Parts: sequence; structure tokens; C-alpha cells
Amino acid sequence: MNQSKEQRILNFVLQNAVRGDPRSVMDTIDKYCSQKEWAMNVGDEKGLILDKTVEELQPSVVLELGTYCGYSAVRIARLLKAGARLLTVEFNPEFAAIAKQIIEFAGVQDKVKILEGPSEEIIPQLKKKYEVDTLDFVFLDHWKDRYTPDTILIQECNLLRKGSVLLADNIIVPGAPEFLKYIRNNPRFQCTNYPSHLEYMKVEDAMEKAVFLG
Ligand SMILES: O=C(NCCc1nnc(-c2ccc3[nH]cnc3c2)[nH]1)c1cc(-c2ccc(F)cc2)cc(O)c1O
Ligand SMILES: [Mg+2]
Repeated sequence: MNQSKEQRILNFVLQNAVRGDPRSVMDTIDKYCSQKEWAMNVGDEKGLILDKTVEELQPSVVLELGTYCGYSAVRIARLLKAGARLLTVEFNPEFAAIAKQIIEFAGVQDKVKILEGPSEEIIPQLKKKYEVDTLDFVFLDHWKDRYTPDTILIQECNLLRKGSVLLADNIIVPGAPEFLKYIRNNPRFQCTNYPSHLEYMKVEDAMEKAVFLG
């Protein structure tokens, strides 16, 4: 059975990155995806915006929606302080299996928990099953038509507190126009747009940051 692209990315990491070194894992994935096969990792340019948001916030509890191969999970986890944790939601079991191996190879597995399943099922379980009180930071990078319903669901489940930050990828490509309308017209959020480029391409993209005002 021929390999998936995600399997080829994993193999390239296992053969070329340095075990226990998150930076080398990120650089190796970026090298493969810019030179060999494009893949939907947040990448290094938008990754820098993600880094700055995490460093500024110093979050204790992070939710990521859309693990994919685990590139952004490694990116986020490497910056988390001792005791802080990242819960990342992945719908596709093949992606989750690849991400688990990449997260472990990078050595950040103690900070990361992969939750397999649809976000609409997992978000309502965060308080009771995953012992979350409130989320300090949410990175939205899953199906773009899920950004709005899941942001509403997160609020309904009382998972945000004053100052919680949402950061959404792919505001331009593939685009999340409904989310943009929702979040920018919602008085409970203070929004900032970060123009950038689609990972590994000269195509314009952007990220949107939204601070919950309580
Ligand atoms: O679809 C994307 N990302 C989503 C993956 C995912 N990984 N996991 C999920 C999940 C996880 C829990 C869920 N619960 C319910 N749906 C769920 C979906 N979704 C995506 C696509 C592109 C892209 C750009 C230009 C193109 F020409 C083609 C593609 C770029 C990006 O940066 C992306 O992030
Ligand atoms: Mg993305």
C-alpha cells in the first residue's frame, strides 16, 4: 500500500531531524514541505506570529483545533512553561497517529495531549473529562467552516475568561469569511489582523487574533 504524504513527512523527520530538538523537527518539516511536497502546516512565517502570541501570553492551558501532523503542537509546546499543557484536537486518526510520533520525536509529549474526535464532541468534554477550568489560548486551524460554531460552543461551555486569546489561521486562504464577520462584529472580542502568506507559498494569507473581553 503506497505511503501517504503525511507518512513521508514523518519518515523525513525520523531520518533527518534531531531527536528531542523541537526546532530541528520544525525546520525539517518546513524543508520537506517547501522543497518536496506542500502540506498544510502553519509554516515558519505564520509560525512566528503564533510564537509571539504564545510568548506574550505565557498560557497555562492551550487548546489547538486541527493537529494535522503536529507541527504547530510542537511549535506551541516548546514555548510552554513548566506545568503548562496543550490539548490538541484531531478528527482524522491517520493524522493523529503521525502527529503523536512527531510530537514524541520532538520530546514535547509531556506537555501535549492529542484528543481524537470531532471538535463539537470534544469541546463539551473539556471541563469534566479533561479537567479544564478555562482556556488561556485557542489556536483555530481545523476545518474553516468549524471556526464559528466552535467559537460559539467554546463560549457556551464557559471555557473563556477575560483575556483569553483566540488565534485563527487561514483567514484569507482557504478563508474563513463567516468567522471573520462573526468575530469582528462581536463586542465581546477585540480583534487584530496579522497579514502574512500561505505556508510555503507566495500567496497572501492572514491570521486573526481575538481577545475575549469577558
Ligand atoms: O484545511 C486545513 N486545515 C484543516 C486540517 C484539519 N486537521 N484536523 C482537522 C479537524 C480537526 C478536528 C475536527 N473536528 C471537526 N472537524 C475537524 C477537523 N482539520 C488547511 C488547508 C489549507 C489549504 C490552503 C490552500 C489550499 F490550496 C489547500 C489547503 C491551509 C491550511 O493552513 C489549513 O490549515
Ligand atoms: Mg492552517
